[in-house]
Amino acid sequence: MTRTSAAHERDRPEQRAVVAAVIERDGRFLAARRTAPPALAGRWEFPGGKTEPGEDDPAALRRECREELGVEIAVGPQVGPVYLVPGGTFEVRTYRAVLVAGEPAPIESHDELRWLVPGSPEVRELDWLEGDYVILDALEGVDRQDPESAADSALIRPNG
Ligand SMILES: Nc1nc2c([nH]c(=O)n2[C@H]2C[C@H](O)[C@@H](COP(=O)(O)OP(=O)(O)OP(=O)(O)O)O2)c(=O)[nH]1
Repeated sequence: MTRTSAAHERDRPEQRAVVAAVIERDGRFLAARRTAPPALAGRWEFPGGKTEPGEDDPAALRRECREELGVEIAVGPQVGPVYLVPGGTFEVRTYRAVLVAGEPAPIESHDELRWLVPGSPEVRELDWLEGDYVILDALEGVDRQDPESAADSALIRPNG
């Protein structure tokens, strides 16, 4: 074990992996409003949850979306940074995904779903889980580490 990974293990002894899906369709992505636990109820997130032992990230996401939304998805590339949930217990990895069967419904864990246009005012009017804001930034092409990138993405316009 290298010194770096030893330090990593020591600093974050009980981290658990969480996966989240940005399900995209027709230029929109799916947002879901949580029903539990009470401290997080009413906050918006990307569908997903904790990975189970022996499950890779795509398999965990397919299972969560089947359970929570009643749909089958295909999982694409990772999007945005990996982040730690405040408290440090969970590490969240987010992936782009598309629907392959079914229409999402708030079957379990959520009481409302919305299809949102990245960058539209409605996105920022919702009360998201804290960590998800870096993913919203990534979907809008904004890198908060690099102030130049916001200006760069604003330049990429047809006729611009
Ligand atoms: N699903 C999901 N969880 C997120 C996101 N952002 C974020 O900070 N989290 C946090 C909330 C929770 O503390 C943790 C995931 O927990 P969860 O309650 O969704 O996991 P789960 O579905 O496996 O829950 P459970 O069956 O164990 O109750 O990660 C997100 O976009 N989606």
